[in-house]
Amino acid sequence: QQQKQLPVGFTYIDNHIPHIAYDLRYHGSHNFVGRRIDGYEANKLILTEKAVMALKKVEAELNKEGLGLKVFDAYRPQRAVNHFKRWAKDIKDTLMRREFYPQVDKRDLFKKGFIASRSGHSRGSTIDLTIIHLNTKEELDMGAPFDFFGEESAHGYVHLTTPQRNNRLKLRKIMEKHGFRAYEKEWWHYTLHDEPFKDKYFDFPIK
Ligand SMILES: C[C@@H](N)C(=O)N[C@H](C)C(=O)O
Ligand SMILES: [Zn+2]
Repeated sequence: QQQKQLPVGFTYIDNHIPHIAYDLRYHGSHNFVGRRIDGYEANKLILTEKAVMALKKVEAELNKEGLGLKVFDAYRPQRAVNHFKRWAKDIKDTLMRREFYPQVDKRDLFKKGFIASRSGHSRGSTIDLTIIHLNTKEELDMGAPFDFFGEESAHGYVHLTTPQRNNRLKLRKIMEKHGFRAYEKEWWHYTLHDEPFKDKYFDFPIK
């Protein structure tokens, strides 16, 4: 078990949910910036213990139907958020625009609520995730990919197909059942309602 360098109250997700699927986008380059983000020094998922305990219940319930969770981001150090802020000011760098923010000026991504300058992720009880089929690892169709910054990603987007709407609702229903609240602008983003650090923004790197 990995534990020792983490602040009290934090843990590695896979210590408690060993087979959880993940693709930690900000550790690699498949993200809206196009390169590894500051503070993501290891391919590891960290959250508060309280959030992991709730997430474990979500995973167990999905597993009964042959489904599981796939995590894209969990704890995010403040230095990563600062990296996003610097990137957003560099208007010449539009490397990943076509895939992640084709209709939004990158200078507006914070203003429009797609990225936060004080993110719940840095409080340790916020997670970005989707649902997969356990046998194929295929993601359920949510109608827009993770970190697509546009109206298509909102829960209230009206042009979803019925399966896409049902898939988003399935994730929302099960996350809410276990104590998480949704974020209206991004179908993948959930915060533990009763989070232990409501006002504390951590900056320890992911190792
Ligand atoms: C950047 C995206 N994955 C996200 O998490 N957005 C919210 C608003 C945040 O930055 O907290
Ligand atoms: Zn998020």
